[in-house]
Amino acid sequence: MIFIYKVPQVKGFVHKDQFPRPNLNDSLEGEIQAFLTDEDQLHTYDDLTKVNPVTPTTVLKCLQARYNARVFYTHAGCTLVALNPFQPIPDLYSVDVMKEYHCAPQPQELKPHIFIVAEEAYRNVQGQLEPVNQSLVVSGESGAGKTWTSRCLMKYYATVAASSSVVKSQDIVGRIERRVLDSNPIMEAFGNACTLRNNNSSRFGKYIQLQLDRSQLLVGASVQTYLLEKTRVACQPANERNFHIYYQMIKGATDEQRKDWKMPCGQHFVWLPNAEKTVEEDCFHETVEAMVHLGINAERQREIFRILAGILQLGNVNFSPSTDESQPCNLEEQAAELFSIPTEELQLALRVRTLKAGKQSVLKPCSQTECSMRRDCLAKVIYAQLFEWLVAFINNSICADKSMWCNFIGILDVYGFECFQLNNLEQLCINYANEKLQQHFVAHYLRAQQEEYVSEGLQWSFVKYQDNQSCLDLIEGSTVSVFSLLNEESRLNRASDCKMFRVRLEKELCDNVNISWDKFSKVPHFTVAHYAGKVNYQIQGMVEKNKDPVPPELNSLLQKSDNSLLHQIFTDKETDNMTSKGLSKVTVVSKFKNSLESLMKILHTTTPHYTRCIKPNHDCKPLTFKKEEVIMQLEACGIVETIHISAAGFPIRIPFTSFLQRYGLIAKYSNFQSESDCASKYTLSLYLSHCLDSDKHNSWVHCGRTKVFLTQSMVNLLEDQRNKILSQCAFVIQCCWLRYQRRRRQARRKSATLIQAAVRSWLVRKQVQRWNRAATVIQDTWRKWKALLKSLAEAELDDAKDLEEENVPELNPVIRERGSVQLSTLQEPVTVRGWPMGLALASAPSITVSLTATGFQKMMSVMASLNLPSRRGEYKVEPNQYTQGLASIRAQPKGSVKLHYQRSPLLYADRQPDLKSEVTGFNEILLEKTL
Ligand SMILES: Nc1ncnc2c1ncn2[C@@H]1O[C@H](COP(=O)(O)OP(=O)(O)OP(=O)(O)O)[C@@H](O)[C@H]1O
Repeated sequence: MIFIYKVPQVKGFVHKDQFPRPNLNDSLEGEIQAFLTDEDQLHTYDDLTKVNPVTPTTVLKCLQARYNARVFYTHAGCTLVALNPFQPIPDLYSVDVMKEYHCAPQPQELKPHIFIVAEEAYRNVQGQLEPVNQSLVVSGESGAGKTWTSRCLMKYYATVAASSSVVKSQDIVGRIERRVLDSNPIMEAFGNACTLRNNNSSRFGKYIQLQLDRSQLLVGASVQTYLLEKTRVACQPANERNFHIYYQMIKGATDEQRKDWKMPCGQHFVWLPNAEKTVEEDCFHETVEAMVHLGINAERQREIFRILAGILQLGNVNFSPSTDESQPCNLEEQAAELFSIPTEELQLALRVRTLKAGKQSVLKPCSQTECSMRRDCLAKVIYAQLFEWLVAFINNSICADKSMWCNFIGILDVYGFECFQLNNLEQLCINYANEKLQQHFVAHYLRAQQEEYVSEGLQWSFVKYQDNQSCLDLIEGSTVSVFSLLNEESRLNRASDCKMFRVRLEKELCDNVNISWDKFSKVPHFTVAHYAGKVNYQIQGMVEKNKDPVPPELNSLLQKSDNSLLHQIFTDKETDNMTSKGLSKVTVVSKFKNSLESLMKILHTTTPHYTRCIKPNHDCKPLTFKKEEVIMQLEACGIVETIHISAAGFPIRIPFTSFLQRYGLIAKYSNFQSESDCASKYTLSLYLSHCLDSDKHNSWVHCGRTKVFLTQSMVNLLEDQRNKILSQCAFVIQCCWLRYQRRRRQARRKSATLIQAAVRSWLVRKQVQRWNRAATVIQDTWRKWKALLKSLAEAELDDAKDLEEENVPELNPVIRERGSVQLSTLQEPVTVRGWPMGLALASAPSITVSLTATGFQKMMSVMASLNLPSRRGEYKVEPNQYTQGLASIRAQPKGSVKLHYQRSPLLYADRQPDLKSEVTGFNEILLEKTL
């Protein structure tokens, strides 16, 4: 169903359906031409919402100009567009760049980058605003860069949220980030393959949950995988390869290993096509190293590789047409030996079917084709189970105990939309998953946003978008759908007839507009109109694939294996899910649907962040931008609609009360401080009119019935003002505290002097004076001193007006205006300690210091006065009272150093004569030394 809404009146926006590229209407064409004339400027559009008019052509041109200028990331409102450069870009993902984005007060102001998405999600967790858990959805077609992007995100968190810096537990947790990252090469070796579209194509989907503790440090992770393309192990499409691990084995193994695996040099393996092609991922050593790090010991590794080698040997086994002639060949013996199962039993299991008739079993020889199918089935089931075992092992190794983590950031890397010449069940499942994700995107950003505008009474012209619910109903609907009919067919106790199945589909689903048939086609098929385009699905073989049967003889044979791993994975396997005919009670599509539904449940409870990876050319050529190919991808993911809604809408919506809680302190009038006042639209509007400088910002903010709607620019502006004030408040508090401490010291000194004087006078006059007199003097002095301390303590902090006496004239207006109220706006409890340097900070583990050669010498003296070790390069600083909360230190010109804190530092003016401190941002201090 398509929701037809009023198309917005915003200048220049045209929906893709109304704007077929070849037929531009004249006036719009004029505007587009005018926009495109300024060619030199096109690459400067770092957010496509700034493009005007927003049309596929203008968006495409901007992306092209940026790509040519070697800029690969561009915001598209709430989505990040990532163009694949197809070549490594130096320093684009270095640790320094990660730190730059992590430490930036406003990362959104830096150049668009995947690290902005990563940091935004991380700060959302730190901010604990509901929903606290985050999901980073990375989508795009095969070879667009999803896996690369996911890897970048994982590395980012392994760097900025590294818990290994917690000194006391360094030994244990130091390995966590390493282990999480080490899961990548193993899963890629076993789950990725070289395809026509991508040399390192993931043949499975994955959702990685990075687990964060209370301090937002990475303490573990878990991986959920989806739909491994196990058919590849026994059947590789033309010009493609098997899974990487096999090529790694034959290229990287030692002679001794080859002997053990019965893989002599030069042996040809039918299931290893294109072995001469070498790809970057053919690195056996790296996979083994990662296995070691994750705790897979040498014996286990040997078992794994022998199983894999056994599968390869199976691939070379051929069957003769007549079963009588089929004798166990040498290859079968080798496979049996590698699987540690008796050769005769393997031979029998491959060639003879056991039919059950009541309590009796009848043995029936299989035809040549059936034998081959059984062989392939054995290979597939072993490989799939091995992969599942590996994923479970990885999870055991990296998953933290539930008590250790409280929030997570999930990274979803799923296969993109697929449409080949021949499509079958795999493509149907993959495209179904993409439909689900698109629906989530539409629901989250488009529909929810527009619905909320209506309920909040905002004036809004609606954008037309495609709702894909009817397509999803067609595929997965509970009553009659492709999946339900497929499942019914799969459960019938007979071989399926694809022609009959096609007739059934047509009869049952003829009312659905999303499905069609080419009546003249000889091959039985059906066509689904997906949101991204029409796809023909071949019916032949679909039902068998859905049944995914494993002959029971094969299962019981593998359970007898002396290879303890093989034995374990087939004994642990849920046999109750099997019928006596080896059919799984759970079909492929129902299993996939269930796992996808669990995933969607998780996604719905998290804050999503979308990254759309785009493949600029299908030949994977570095820095080559093919317009036709890019535009198809942009259209498939509805990027133009997304841009428009983001540009015209208010992506940030905050309830009145929360808004005032956060931004109330900016108001120039303190009568907006009470919550009852805040909760009315009238006071809010009044507040905003006081708060905003001029009409300039009026279009950035709107008051709804219960919420304030804001653009990102407005939020940036408000955050900026808030941070400035908080820094000032922190400064004020520190000034109060300093004064209190000084008075305390003075009082202590004074009382000490009094006591000393008293004692001295008592000593002088001891011959003549009485004990009781001396005692009275001392008691008196103590009393005075105590009273003084008490009065000082009472006057502490809340006596902000006293600060006018302090020599901080630039702060006086702030204090006068906000008075003590401001002190309570610091949400975190304030713990202040009177440290010599005056840095009282929220707790933080340690810091990493990056120093460049420039200004190094000059900075040394500053570092020395901070009591920090001074060495060139990058090093860790043990935590001390000065470094708590520090995120980074950067050398500045003129012998100064900028300290950047994870949270707002509370500081007071430095009293060291040659060291000047200045608050330059919410969590920044500039220290300058007079040299
Ligand atoms: N940001 C990048 N910088 C440099 N090269 C990149 C980048 N992103 C992707 N690539 C290159 O493109 C190739 C394909 O990327 P990737 O494997 O991530 O695609 P994918 O979308 O995960 O594909 P599939 O769905 O087939 O798994 C990578 O092997 C890498 O060479």
